[in-house]
Amino acid sequence: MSMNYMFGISVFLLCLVLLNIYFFYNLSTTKPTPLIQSRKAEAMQNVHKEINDHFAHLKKQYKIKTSKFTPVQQALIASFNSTITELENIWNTVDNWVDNESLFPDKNGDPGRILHAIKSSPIALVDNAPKGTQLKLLLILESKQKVLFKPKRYNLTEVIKGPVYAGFDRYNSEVFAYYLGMVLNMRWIAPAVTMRINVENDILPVATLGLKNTMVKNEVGATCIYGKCYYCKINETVCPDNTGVLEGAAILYLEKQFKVHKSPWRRSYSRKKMDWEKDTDFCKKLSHTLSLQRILNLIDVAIFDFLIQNGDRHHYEVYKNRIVILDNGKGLGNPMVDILDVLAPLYQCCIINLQTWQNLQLLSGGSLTETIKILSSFQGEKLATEEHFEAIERRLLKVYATVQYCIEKYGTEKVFKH
Ligand SMILES: Nc1ncnc2c1ncn2[C@@H]1O[C@H](COP(=O)(O)OP(=O)(O)OP(=O)(O)O)[C@@H](O)[C@H]1O
Ligand SMILES: [Mn+2]
Repeated sequence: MSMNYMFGISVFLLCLVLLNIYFFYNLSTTKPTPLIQSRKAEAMQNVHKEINDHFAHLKKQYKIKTSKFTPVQQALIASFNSTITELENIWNTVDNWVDNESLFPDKNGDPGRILHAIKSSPIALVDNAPKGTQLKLLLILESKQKVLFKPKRYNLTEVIKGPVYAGFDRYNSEVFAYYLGMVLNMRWIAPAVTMRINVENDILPVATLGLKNTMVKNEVGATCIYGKCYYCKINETVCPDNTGVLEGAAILYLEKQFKVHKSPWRRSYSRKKMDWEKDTDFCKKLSHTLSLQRILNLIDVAIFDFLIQNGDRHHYEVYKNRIVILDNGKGLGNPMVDILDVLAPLYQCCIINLQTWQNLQLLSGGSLTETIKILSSFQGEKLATEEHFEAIERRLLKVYATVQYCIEKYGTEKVFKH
């Protein structure tokens, strides 16, 4: 009798376990119904609406300058307003540079000297740089430094319509990004400067055969380049202007071993929605696979990208466990549009590095673009139209608004991280 009783209980327990497994499996694999999906889409829309409400009612402190920025601005000016005496010295400083806050020398006139040296060092060799999908050249300077050259494809006034990643790379966006990184104190970035090269005098005599093979003469006899890259086409050349000069961004090449990762917030480049666009718990789930430091780093980069509207950060490179802000050519496309979902890492995680937040607050009231204008003026650069500068200031206010949204939702304790 008691044996039968025990047997009965065992069977009952076994059934319970099996039923549990059945329900667990079914619940976790059931596809969300269209109703759930539409509620999620609605939730995402509401976030944008709430952020825009905060933007409309932003406190005055975010719209005026703060005197706390003055010493920071002066230090930046001193770093960029420098003249060079000896090229050799600055390259020695660059080659022997070790610092955990900045990838390249960033103080006491060195940034200005580096930019000047990139522009004025004689070029020893020019080749195609076949990495990536867009046309770019590799310059080897006589001082042995490598430089990537992304040529000008558009005039500054041209507005790029379409998706946030539309069009060719913008050389001015690359250069702008460098100054932006320096002003935001996100210094894990490569120096970039506008460079003008004479094709006949400075490229052709030192061009590799490979590069020469991707050159064609246009109808007025100028030597144009179509290059070697995934999207390079013989009918999509870059040509020098009527003085024989090819303008572009010269970006210092980092001879470092990077680890390359897919961005969790990358776009699908099709109508398909990525997980981050569908899942309201996306960030929470990410914290199982990425460290807090990496997520905070991705959020910093998202703020950076939002300001210039670079929606093309499909991959990211890591050096010494920090993201190197490389490939910034898809910014400054349309000054009339602010695609808010470039900020998704910030508003989905609702956390931000406290230091980043303090740096951002220093830049209120126009200081951000004013400083970029001053720093780039030392190289005689005009990097964007006034509409773009205004757009960047407007987007900075939207970043403030997003942080306000997060604070209102979760409280300062949860939002700011060290
Ligand atoms: N300054 C740099 N120093 C060293 N490596 C670099 C630098 N800039 C870019 N790279 C490397 O070259 C690759 C291609 O460069 P980049 O991403 O700028 O080109 P792209 O044509 O825009 O490529 P994609 O279409 O994939 O975005 C990068 O993924 C990176 O690994
Ligand atoms: Mn790119």
